[in-house]
Amino acid sequence: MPPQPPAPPVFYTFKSNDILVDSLANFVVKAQRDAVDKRGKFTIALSRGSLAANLRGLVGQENVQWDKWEVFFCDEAAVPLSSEDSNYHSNYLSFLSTVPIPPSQIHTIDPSLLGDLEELADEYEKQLIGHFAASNAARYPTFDMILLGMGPDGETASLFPGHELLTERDAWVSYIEDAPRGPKARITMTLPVLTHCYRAVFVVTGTEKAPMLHKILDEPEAGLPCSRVRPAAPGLVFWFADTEAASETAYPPTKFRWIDNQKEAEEAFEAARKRKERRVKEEESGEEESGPIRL
Ligand SMILES: O=C(O)[C@H](O)[C@@H](O)[C@H](O)[C@H](O)COP(=O)(O)O
Repeated sequence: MPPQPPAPPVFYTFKSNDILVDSLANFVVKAQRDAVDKRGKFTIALSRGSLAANLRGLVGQENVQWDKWEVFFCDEAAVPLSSEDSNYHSNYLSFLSTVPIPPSQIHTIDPSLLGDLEELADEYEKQLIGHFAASNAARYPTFDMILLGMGPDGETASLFPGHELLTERDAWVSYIEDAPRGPKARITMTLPVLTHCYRAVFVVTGTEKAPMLHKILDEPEAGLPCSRVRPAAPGLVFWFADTEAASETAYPPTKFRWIDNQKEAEEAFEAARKRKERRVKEEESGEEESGPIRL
């Protein structure tokens, strides 16, 4: 059978940051239940930046099987784990320190290798191989969920536009010495890993993200790193945005609900597209009024 093309991105928008945070928490917990039922554990990768704060809804959630979580990091700065530039550190402060995931299931870089970026990346890749080799016969690891942010130039993890790292096909983890923003020296999961998961989930909030979110979702042909995260079947990509971040985007938003497979993602996209088309027509013909009409 020829490989199926990736399903269209599922785009959820929320009226406020609090609603997004709660919905995201419900979504992660549902994905966790699903993964534990099917595979006995929940393997998740986290990103640096505002994401950690948007995971606050997970704290205090009931029925979470924290002992089944295996936590990795999409990218990491070559800095001590106590540095505020560290992905681990930012997620630890606002999320990981507040939930009972066994420390041995939180997989950080080896800080004794900070002096050698290549070794740092190789060692992290070995951790992934050690974790996935037994359960996964595929060429790349299959995370249950990869949580991502969108940077100002359309970068994600430490994959920056126009950088040669974007063409990496073999390594699972690679390194970058010249990141154009933030800490220069980092390691990062490569694009094949990000596009090989069950669920890639971007979380974007705030007005300053609006122009870039428009580019990523409405002009994917520009090939910016975030647009390239299109997991192959059975994988899916989801976008969680607040109304501010979504304000310049024409891509049709889907009503928030659980979407489990390619077919459901395609149907949701088609329904959203039609709903949006109808709305535009109504607005054009002036049928939609926002308040009482005096006759
Ligand atoms: O190391 C990094 O810089 C991140 O991995 C990066 O890809 C981040 O996720 C985005 O820049 C979004 O960051 P914000 O959500 O904080 O804007």
